[in-house]
Amino acid sequence: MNLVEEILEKAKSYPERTAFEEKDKAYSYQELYCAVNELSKLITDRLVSKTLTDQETQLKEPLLIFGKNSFLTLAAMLATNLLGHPYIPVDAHTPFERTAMIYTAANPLLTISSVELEAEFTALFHDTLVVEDLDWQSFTGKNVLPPLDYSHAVSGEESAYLIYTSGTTGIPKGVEVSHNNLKSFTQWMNTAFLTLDKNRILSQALYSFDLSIFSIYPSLTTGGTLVSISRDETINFKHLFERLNSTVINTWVSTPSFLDICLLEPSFKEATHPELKQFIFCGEELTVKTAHKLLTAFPSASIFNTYGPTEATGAVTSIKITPQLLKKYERLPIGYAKPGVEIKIIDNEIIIVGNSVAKGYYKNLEKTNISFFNIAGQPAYHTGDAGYLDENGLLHYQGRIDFQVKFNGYRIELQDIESNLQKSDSVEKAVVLPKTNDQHKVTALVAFIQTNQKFVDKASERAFTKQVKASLSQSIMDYMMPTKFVYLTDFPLTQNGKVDRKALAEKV
Ligand SMILES: Nc1ncnc2c1ncn2[C@@H]1O[C@H](COP(=O)(O)OP(=O)(O)OP(=O)(O)O)[C@@H](O)[C@H]1O
Repeated sequence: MNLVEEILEKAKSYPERTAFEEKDKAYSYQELYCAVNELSKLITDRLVSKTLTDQETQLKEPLLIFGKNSFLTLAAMLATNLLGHPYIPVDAHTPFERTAMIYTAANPLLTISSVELEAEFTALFHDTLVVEDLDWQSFTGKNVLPPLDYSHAVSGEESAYLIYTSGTTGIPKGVEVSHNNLKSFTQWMNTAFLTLDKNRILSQALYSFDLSIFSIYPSLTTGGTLVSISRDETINFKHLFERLNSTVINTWVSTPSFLDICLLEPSFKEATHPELKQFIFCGEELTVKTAHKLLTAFPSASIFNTYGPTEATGAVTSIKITPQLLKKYERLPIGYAKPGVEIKIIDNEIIIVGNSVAKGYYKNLEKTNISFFNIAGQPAYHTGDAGYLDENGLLHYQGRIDFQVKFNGYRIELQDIESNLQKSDSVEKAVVLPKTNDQHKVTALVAFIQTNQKFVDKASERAFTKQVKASLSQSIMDYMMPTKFVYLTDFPLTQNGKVDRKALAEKV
């Protein structure tokens, strides 16, 4: 059965159960079914009114979905897949220039917007269906659900979605993920983690970030509830903590950096949230420090570190983080491969092989051929991450290959210095960045440190730096020692909730 059918047919088993819950409103599975039905009719009408070329009709070109993380955006994504088209989620907070780059690269058949559009966006999107005030509610009161035609829904190797990543050059690359990729990921999520009845899963990652699929598909295919926390809530700590304290969440999904913010709130602990049973992390390194704090606050919760790039559909490895593991490793392992995936290490690089590897970069054969390839007939992807497999087949992450620099002739792995800096009790978080001259030669290593230390004057800051350097010198080679230390009370985060290294680089 395809995923859309699996999700929407839930409305027949338990129409009243909540599918999507936001701050002041909840929507049932029946409402989701009806909204998808109404939206699919509107989209069909609009597509029929366009004179499509034969190729456009046959190829099931993508539709761009522009909106916030809302019920209507979610319904529009499902309606698009129901009609057999892949969707491209673009968050409504995305700057105009980036949206324009994505729009131009993808050239979607139609844009569906769940928010009112500003004039420049209206001008950019040639053809937009604005569904902001769709009156789908008038259709939900009926006892009998209207039949849905699943015969065109995306299935097999057809594309389910295209998610645009920033890419190293700054030009977005559209990762084209198939229905099979997504189905395999969803099945793994539904079996390899805690299976909780009426699971209430945190949905906080923007739909334009592939961490969001950890919440959406496992929740909706098992009759769970998506507990949606909006971006407006997450960027305001007061609102965020109020919301967390007034809602029940069973499964947590986020980047470690987002968790770090939540752990600042003393009430974020097991005694106040006994129903919070499992935490799933992906997207960036889960440090021993963060995991330790979390296990202290939630001693009985199950904590999973998962790893994977957008190009391999969410995540491909996972491991449960236990107190024993925290004692054993200075840098946490990233796990064992999911079924259907094999991890290989070639020249120190993590290579993902198997059924999670996406189809490639949409309309970008050149970039696809650089990163995607075949190993013995199986699709494979160059992650650009360094790592190794230990004797038990457990994968360990050693940082991004492009974060390696040459400094004074030595090859240095910046994330290695960071993880050693983070061992110190007074260092909350650390990012080490190179300073380069106009010849692109590294002239200094700058350590940005997030600390709670208060410096009354320059002398106290210097004394602290001396202390940090002394403890760092116990674990790194002399040539790796940062040449400059900068102290911050918090780190900037990207829209996806990861530490924003580019923003920090501007301070180098
Ligand atoms: N558990 C983890 N531990 C360490 N690093 C991780 C983990 N999970 C993901 N990562 C890092 O995140 C990368 C994948 O992130 P993602 O696909 O979101 O792209 P990105 O490169 O961070 O973002 P963008 O492409 O938008 O610049 C991985 O290649 C890896 O470097």
